[in-house]
Amino acid sequence: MSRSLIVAANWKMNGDSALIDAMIAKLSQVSFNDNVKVVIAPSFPYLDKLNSAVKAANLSDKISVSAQNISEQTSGAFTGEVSTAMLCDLAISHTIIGHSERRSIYGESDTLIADKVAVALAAGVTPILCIGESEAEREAGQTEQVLAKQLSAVIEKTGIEAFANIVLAYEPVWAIGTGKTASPEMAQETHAFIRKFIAASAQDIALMLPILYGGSVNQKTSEALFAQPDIDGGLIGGASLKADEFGTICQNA
Ligand SMILES: O=C(CO)COP(=O)(O)O
Repeated sequence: MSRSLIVAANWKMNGDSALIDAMIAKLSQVSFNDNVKVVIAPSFPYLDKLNSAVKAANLSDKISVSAQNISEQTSGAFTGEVSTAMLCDLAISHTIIGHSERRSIYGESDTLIADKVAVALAAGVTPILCIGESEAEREAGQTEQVLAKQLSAVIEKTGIEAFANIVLAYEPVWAIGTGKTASPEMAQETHAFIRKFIAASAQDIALMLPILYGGSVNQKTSEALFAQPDIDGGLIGGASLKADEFGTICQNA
Protein backbone atom coordinates (compact mmCIF):
# COMPACT_ATOMS: atom_id res chain seq x y z
CA MET A 1 0.00 0.00 0.00
CA SER A 2 1.40 3.44 -0.83
CA ARG A 3 0.93 6.66 1.06
CA SER A 4 -1.77 9.17 -0.02
CA LEU A 5 -0.82 12.70 -0.88
CA ILE A 6 -2.40 15.19 1.52
CA VAL A 7 -2.89 18.82 0.53
CA ALA A 8 -3.80 20.67 3.72
CA ALA A 9 -4.88 24.29 4.08
CA ASN A 10 -4.14 26.19 7.28
CA TRP A 11 -6.15 29.38 7.09
CA LYS A 12 -4.69 30.64 10.40
CA MET A 13 -6.72 33.66 11.68
CA ASN A 14 -7.98 34.44 8.17
CA GLY A 15 -10.94 33.55 6.04
CA ASP A 16 -14.69 33.98 6.31
CA SER A 17 -17.97 32.58 4.98
CA ALA A 18 -17.22 33.99 1.52
CA LEU A 19 -13.92 32.08 1.39
CA ILE A 20 -15.73 28.85 2.32
CA ASP A 21 -18.19 29.39 -0.55
CA ALA A 22 -15.43 30.26 -3.03
CA MET A 23 -13.27 27.29 -1.94
CA ILE A 24 -16.08 24.75 -2.20
CA ALA A 25 -17.09 26.14 -5.61
CA LYS A 26 -13.49 25.85 -6.80
CA LEU A 27 -12.79 22.40 -5.35
CA SER A 28 -16.06 21.10 -6.88
CA GLN A 29 -14.47 21.72 -10.28
CA VAL A 30 -11.14 20.04 -9.54
CA SER A 31 -10.54 16.55 -10.90
CA PHE A 32 -8.46 15.07 -8.10
CA ASN A 33 -5.96 12.29 -8.57
CA ASP A 34 -7.19 9.15 -6.81
CA ASN A 35 -4.51 9.23 -4.12
CA VAL A 36 -5.01 12.91 -3.19
CA LYS A 37 -6.78 13.93 0.02
CA VAL A 38 -7.52 17.53 0.99
CA VAL A 39 -7.76 18.87 4.54
CA ILE A 40 -8.94 22.40 5.31
CA ALA A 41 -8.40 24.04 8.70
CA PRO A 42 -10.45 27.22 9.20
CA SER A 43 -10.80 29.04 12.52
CA PHE A 44 -13.11 27.46 15.10
CA PRO A 45 -16.28 29.47 14.29
CA TYR A 46 -16.24 28.16 10.70
CA LEU A 47 -15.65 24.44 11.30
CA ASP A 48 -19.30 23.44 11.22
CA LYS A 49 -20.18 25.63 8.25
CA LEU A 50 -17.27 24.27 6.24
CA ASN A 51 -18.08 20.67 7.18
CA SER A 52 -21.71 21.15 6.09
CA ALA A 53 -20.60 22.77 2.83
CA VAL A 54 -18.26 19.84 2.10
CA LYS A 55 -21.10 17.38 2.70
CA ALA A 56 -23.60 19.38 0.64
CA ALA A 57 -21.13 19.43 -2.29
CA ASN A 58 -20.62 15.63 -2.01
CA LEU A 59 -16.92 16.15 -1.37
CA SER A 60 -16.69 14.25 1.93
CA ASP A 61 -14.64 11.43 0.42
CA LYS A 62 -12.01 13.97 -0.74
CA ILE A 63 -12.07 16.79 1.80
CA SER A 64 -11.70 16.56 5.58
CA VAL A 65 -12.10 19.48 7.94
CA SER A 66 -9.55 20.23 10.66
CA ALA A 67 -9.25 22.50 13.68
CA GLN A 68 -6.05 24.53 14.04
CA ASN A 69 -5.57 23.79 17.74
CA ILE A 70 -7.27 22.07 20.66
CA SER A 71 -7.11 22.08 24.42
CA GLU A 72 -5.07 19.50 26.29
CA GLN A 73 -7.95 19.40 28.79
CA THR A 74 -11.05 17.31 28.18
CA SER A 75 -13.67 19.67 29.70
CA GLY A 76 -14.27 22.14 32.49
CA ALA A 77 -13.41 25.67 33.57
CA PHE A 78 -10.95 26.61 30.79
CA THR A 79 -12.32 29.83 29.33
CA GLY A 80 -11.63 30.26 25.65
CA GLU A 81 -10.54 26.67 25.06
CA VAL A 82 -12.07 24.08 22.74
CA SER A 83 -12.09 20.35 23.52
CA THR A 84 -11.71 17.33 21.29
CA ALA A 85 -15.18 16.18 22.43
CA MET A 86 -16.55 19.35 20.82
CA LEU A 87 -14.71 18.53 17.58
CA CYS A 88 -16.16 15.02 17.68
CA ASP A 89 -19.63 16.44 18.32
CA LEU A 90 -19.27 18.44 15.10
CA ALA A 91 -17.75 15.43 13.25
CA ILE A 92 -14.42 17.22 12.76
CA SER A 93 -11.82 14.57 12.00
CA HIS A 94 -8.46 16.39 12.30
CA THR A 95 -6.68 19.03 14.31
CA ILE A 96 -3.38 20.79 13.76
CA ILE A 97 -1.22 20.61 16.90
CA GLY A 98 2.07 22.33 17.70
CA HIS A 99 2.16 24.83 14.86
CA SER A 100 5.25 27.01 15.21
CA GLU A 101 3.00 30.05 15.78
CA ARG A 102 1.48 28.24 18.79
CA ARG A 103 4.96 27.30 19.98
CA SER A 104 6.55 30.73 19.57
CA ILE A 105 3.71 33.24 20.11
CA TYR A 106 1.69 31.31 22.72
CA GLY A 107 4.61 29.56 24.39
CA GLU A 108 3.39 26.01 23.81
CA SER A 109 6.04 23.59 25.06
CA ASP A 110 6.94 20.17 23.70
CA THR A 111 5.24 18.68 26.76
CA LEU A 112 1.99 20.58 26.26
CA ILE A 113 1.98 19.63 22.59
CA ALA A 114 2.52 15.97 23.48
CA ASP A 115 -0.45 16.19 25.89
CA LYS A 116 -2.59 17.66 23.11
CA VAL A 117 -1.61 14.86 20.73
CA ALA A 118 -2.54 12.27 23.37
CA VAL A 119 -5.92 13.90 24.01
CA ALA A 120 -6.70 14.09 20.28
CA LEU A 121 -5.75 10.46 19.70
CA ALA A 122 -7.85 9.33 22.67
CA ALA A 123 -10.85 11.05 21.11
CA GLY A 124 -10.20 9.59 17.65
CA VAL A 125 -9.26 12.97 16.15
CA THR A 126 -6.23 12.80 13.82
CA PRO A 127 -3.43 15.15 14.91
CA ILE A 128 -1.52 17.01 12.22
CA LEU A 129 1.60 17.41 14.35
CA CYS A 130 3.87 20.28 13.27
CA ILE A 131 7.60 20.25 13.86
CA GLY A 132 10.34 22.49 12.53
CA GLU A 133 13.55 24.34 13.29
CA SER A 134 14.22 28.07 13.41
CA GLU A 135 16.66 29.81 11.07
CA ALA A 136 19.27 30.12 13.83
CA GLU A 137 18.94 26.40 14.62
CA ARG A 138 19.40 25.44 10.96
CA GLU A 139 22.40 27.74 10.63
CA ALA A 140 23.93 26.21 13.75
CA GLY A 141 23.53 22.74 12.20
CA GLN A 142 20.98 21.74 14.86
CA THR A 143 18.03 20.87 12.60
CA GLU A 144 18.06 17.12 13.22
CA GLN A 145 18.59 17.55 16.95
CA VAL A 146 15.63 19.96 17.20
CA LEU A 147 13.30 17.71 15.21
CA ALA A 148 14.37 14.66 17.22
CA LYS A 149 13.63 16.51 20.47
CA GLN A 150 10.19 17.65 19.25
CA LEU A 151 9.33 14.11 18.10
CA SER A 152 10.73 12.42 21.20
CA ALA A 153 8.49 14.48 23.50
CA VAL A 154 5.45 13.08 21.71
CA ILE A 155 6.80 9.53 21.47
CA GLU A 156 7.50 9.55 25.21
CA LYS A 157 3.92 10.52 25.94
CA THR A 158 2.00 8.42 23.40
CA GLY A 159 4.36 5.60 22.42
CA ILE A 160 5.61 5.10 18.89
CA GLU A 161 2.54 3.06 17.86
CA ALA A 162 0.48 6.26 18.03
CA PHE A 163 2.29 7.46 14.92
CA ALA A 164 0.14 5.06 12.91
CA ASN A 165 -2.66 7.60 13.49
CA ILE A 166 -0.71 10.85 13.18
CA VAL A 167 0.02 13.10 10.21
CA LEU A 168 3.34 14.94 10.54
CA ALA A 169 4.01 18.35 9.05
CA TYR A 170 7.61 19.53 8.74
CA GLU A 171 7.53 23.32 8.68
CA PRO A 172 10.91 25.06 8.89
CA VAL A 173 10.07 28.22 10.84
CA TRP A 174 12.26 30.34 8.54
CA ALA A 175 10.11 29.35 5.54
CA ILE A 176 6.71 30.19 7.03
CA GLY A 177 5.13 33.27 5.52
CA THR A 178 8.51 34.51 4.31
CA GLY A 179 8.41 33.46 0.65
CA LYS A 180 11.60 31.44 1.36
CA THR A 181 10.61 27.87 0.49
CA ALA A 182 13.09 25.11 1.29
CA SER A 183 14.40 23.70 -1.97
CA PRO A 184 12.83 20.33 -2.84
CA GLU A 185 16.21 18.69 -2.19
CA MET A 186 16.67 20.32 1.20
CA ALA A 187 13.10 19.47 2.23
CA GLN A 188 13.53 15.88 0.99
CA GLU A 189 16.71 15.46 3.00
CA THR A 190 14.94 16.57 6.18
CA HIS A 191 11.84 14.47 5.49
CA ALA A 192 14.08 11.44 4.94
CA PHE A 193 15.72 12.13 8.32
CA ILE A 194 12.29 12.31 10.01
CA ARG A 195 11.16 9.03 8.45
CA LYS A 196 14.44 7.36 9.44
CA PHE A 197 14.05 8.65 13.00
CA ILE A 198 10.59 7.06 13.29
CA ALA A 199 11.77 3.92 11.46
CA ALA A 200 14.45 3.36 14.08
CA SER A 201 11.60 2.48 16.48
CA ALA A 202 8.89 1.29 14.07
CA GLN A 203 9.79 0.53 10.47
CA ASP A 204 6.22 -0.28 9.28
CA ILE A 205 4.72 2.83 10.85
CA ALA A 206 7.45 5.02 9.33
CA LEU A 207 6.74 3.66 5.87
CA MET A 208 3.06 4.60 6.09
CA LEU A 209 3.53 7.91 7.97
CA PRO A 210 2.39 10.93 5.93
CA ILE A 211 4.96 13.73 6.25
CA LEU A 212 3.77 17.03 4.80
CA TYR A 213 6.01 19.99 3.99
CA GLY A 214 4.93 23.50 4.97
CA GLY A 215 6.49 26.93 4.41
CA SER A 216 5.70 29.26 1.52
CA VAL A 217 4.31 26.48 -0.70
CA ASN A 218 2.47 27.91 -3.70
CA GLN A 219 1.25 26.83 -7.11
CA LYS A 220 4.73 27.30 -8.57
CA THR A 221 6.66 25.31 -5.96
CA SER A 222 4.18 22.60 -4.95
CA GLU A 223 4.73 20.14 -7.80
CA ALA A 224 8.51 19.79 -7.36
CA LEU A 225 8.14 19.50 -3.58
CA PHE A 226 5.35 16.89 -3.76
CA ALA A 227 7.38 14.86 -6.29
CA GLN A 228 10.04 14.10 -3.66
CA PRO A 229 9.89 10.52 -2.36
CA ASP A 230 9.50 11.42 1.32
CA ILE A 231 7.24 14.45 0.88
CA ASP A 232 3.61 13.33 1.09
CA GLY A 233 1.93 16.66 0.42
CA GLY A 234 1.87 20.09 1.98
CA LEU A 235 0.50 22.25 4.76
CA ILE A 236 -0.26 25.49 3.04
CA GLY A 237 -0.87 28.89 4.64
CA GLY A 238 -1.01 32.01 2.46
CA ALA A 239 -1.66 30.23 -0.84
CA SER A 240 -4.61 28.36 0.69
CA LEU A 241 -6.50 31.64 1.12
CA LYS A 242 -6.90 32.01 -2.64
CA ALA A 243 -9.45 29.50 -3.91
CA ASP A 244 -8.03 29.50 -7.45
CA GLU A 245 -4.44 28.95 -6.34
CA PHE A 246 -5.32 26.31 -3.78
CA GLY A 247 -7.48 24.58 -6.41
CA THR A 248 -4.51 24.55 -8.79
CA ILE A 249 -2.24 23.07 -6.11
CA CYS A 250 -4.83 20.31 -5.47
CA GLN A 251 -5.33 19.72 -9.20
CA ASN A 252 -1.58 19.36 -9.82
CA ALA A 253 -0.94 17.16 -6.79
O1 LIG B 1 2.51 27.88 8.46
C1 LIG B 1 2.18 27.40 7.39
C2 LIG B 1 1.13 26.39 7.28
O2 LIG B 1 0.81 25.87 8.52
C3 LIG B 1 2.82 27.87 6.13
O3 LIG B 1 2.39 29.15 5.90
P1 LIG B 1 2.79 29.86 4.51
O4 LIG B 1 2.37 28.87 3.42
O5 LIG B 1 1.99 31.11 4.48
O6 LIG B 1 4.25 30.06 4.53
